[in-house]
Amino acid sequence: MGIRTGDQYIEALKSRKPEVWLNGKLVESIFDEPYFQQPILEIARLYDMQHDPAYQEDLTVICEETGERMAASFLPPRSYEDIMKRSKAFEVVARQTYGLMGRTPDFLNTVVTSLAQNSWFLSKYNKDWAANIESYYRHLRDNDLFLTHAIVNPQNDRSKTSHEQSDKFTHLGAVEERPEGLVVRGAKMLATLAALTDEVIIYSFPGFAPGDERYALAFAIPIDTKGLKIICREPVQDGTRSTFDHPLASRYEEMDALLIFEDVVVPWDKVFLYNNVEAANLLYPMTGIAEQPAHQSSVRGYIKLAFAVEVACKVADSIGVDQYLNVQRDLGELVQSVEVIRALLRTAEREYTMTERGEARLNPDALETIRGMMPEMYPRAVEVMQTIGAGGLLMMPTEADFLNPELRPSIDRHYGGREGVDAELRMKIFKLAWDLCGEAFGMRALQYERYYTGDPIRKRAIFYNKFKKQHNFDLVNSILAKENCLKEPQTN
Ligand SMILES: Cc1cc2c(cc1C)N(C[C@H](O)[C@H](O)[C@H](O)COP(=O)(O)OP(=O)(O)OC[C@H]1O[C@@H](n3cnc4c(N)ncnc43)[C@H](O)[C@@H]1O)c1[nH]c(=O)[nH]c(=O)c1N2
Ligand SMILES: O=C(O)Cc1ccc(O)cc1
Repeated sequence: MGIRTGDQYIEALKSRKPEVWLNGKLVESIFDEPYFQQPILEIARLYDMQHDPAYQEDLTVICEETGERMAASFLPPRSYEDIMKRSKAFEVVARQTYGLMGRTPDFLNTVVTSLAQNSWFLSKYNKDWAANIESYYRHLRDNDLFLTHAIVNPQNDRSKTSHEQSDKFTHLGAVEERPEGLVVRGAKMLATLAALTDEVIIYSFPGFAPGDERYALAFAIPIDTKGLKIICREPVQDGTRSTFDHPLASRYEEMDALLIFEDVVVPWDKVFLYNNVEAANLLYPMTGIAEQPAHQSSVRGYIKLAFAVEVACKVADSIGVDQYLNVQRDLGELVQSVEVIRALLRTAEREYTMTERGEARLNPDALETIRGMMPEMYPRAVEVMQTIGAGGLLMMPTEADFLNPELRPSIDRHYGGREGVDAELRMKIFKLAWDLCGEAFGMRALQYERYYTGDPIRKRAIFYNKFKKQHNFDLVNSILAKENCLKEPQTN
């Protein structure tokens, strides 16, 4: 089939009935659920853009194997040109959602592409696993499917490994092998957009200990597979909030969910790894599964930070406070943070290396520095927005007030900004800012930047430990090796 249209995505959505729980109720029809409607349309628009002549060249490439168009995120990177082709596509997608939807289809396309491109690693353990991921990649690419993923165990008792939890199946693990497939039971988090996707892929961050064999798993299944329960978090919007009052929350809600597998049968040809702690722990370091998605998330994060910084600047300008030195200092800092991320991104792309098997892999240190800095830079942008907007963020009336002819003269008189900024523009800017820095939507967007790539504290510690192991401290060693040139003690 090649690239899908938005309608094809929606038709597929309508044809399924996954077990999705929202606000204590089983969702009857995903498409008709008001909470999901706008985000579905946002995703559909991304599929439509692949067919739009204005975007097609940026978003798609011709597949070498099929001769059909495919999303550029399925292109296995083998050169700098491939890297930049993908980078451009990630950016076009990110700009459509202002970087606020992190798990658009391109994200998991890169995960599956990197696994398939590095199937040699899986074949060291089991030839079937390698063949399975390769054919899954083709299935995903050729049907242009939308995936979610869940790679983290729920926070039950973090001081214990999976096999030490009080219930053997608190965490997702294998129950038994049957001729038709592997039976799995337990929970995994935090599947963003799960209800709106076609399929789910499961794998894990490293960290398995001996005894965790049953939890060392990787597989994919359709989202409506029998026994898969999807429990959504509390929504941040209800599908009826005005786009004037909540320009972002009303459009870009990415519903997160816990996945509970109740004796789900995974067909053997969809199992990519099983019962092997060593393979599960090496999956990240040995495949491009960290770098390829991190490329997408770095581009998207760059756009999101740039957007938040623009909003902060507009808030300051609209009320004339950016003439003050302290405000200029803070905004200057934010603009520089965007430049830092942009520079790191370009460094990661330019300083790619070729793996022995021909994958062009981005500089991992530059990528990891983005992943280390964003959890500080994005919350800082939000904080600056809060302090510059100050009390004004809390006094904005609603669209209903604005549209009421009795109130309108007062609104026009008292809600305007500096000269040239009328009440409507000022309200629009401040409502954008409030969605980012005050609303539950904005707090979720902030929490996403902190944690989407794992715990930033431990990730930074790992980064330092790797640095210490690999770095030879030439500079310091050279001065330590200089001859001792202490002056002789003076004698009288
Ligand atoms: C909005 C949003 C959206 C998503 C996701 C997160 C968020 C916030 N993620 C989940 C993400 O992968 C996950 O949140 C991070 O890996 C962090 O893990 P925990 O949240 O379990 O924190 P975790 O429980 O690991 O940490 C909690 C706190 O305890 C500390 N801590 C825990 N264990 C420790 C240890 N061993 N040593 C030292 N300190 C320790 C941490 O430093 C932290 O402060 C996700 N995932 C996914 O698979 N698919 C998805 O789509 C998404 N989407
Ligand atoms: O390690 C990365 O940054 C890539 C990645 C991040 C989060 C995730 O859920 C999957 C891959």
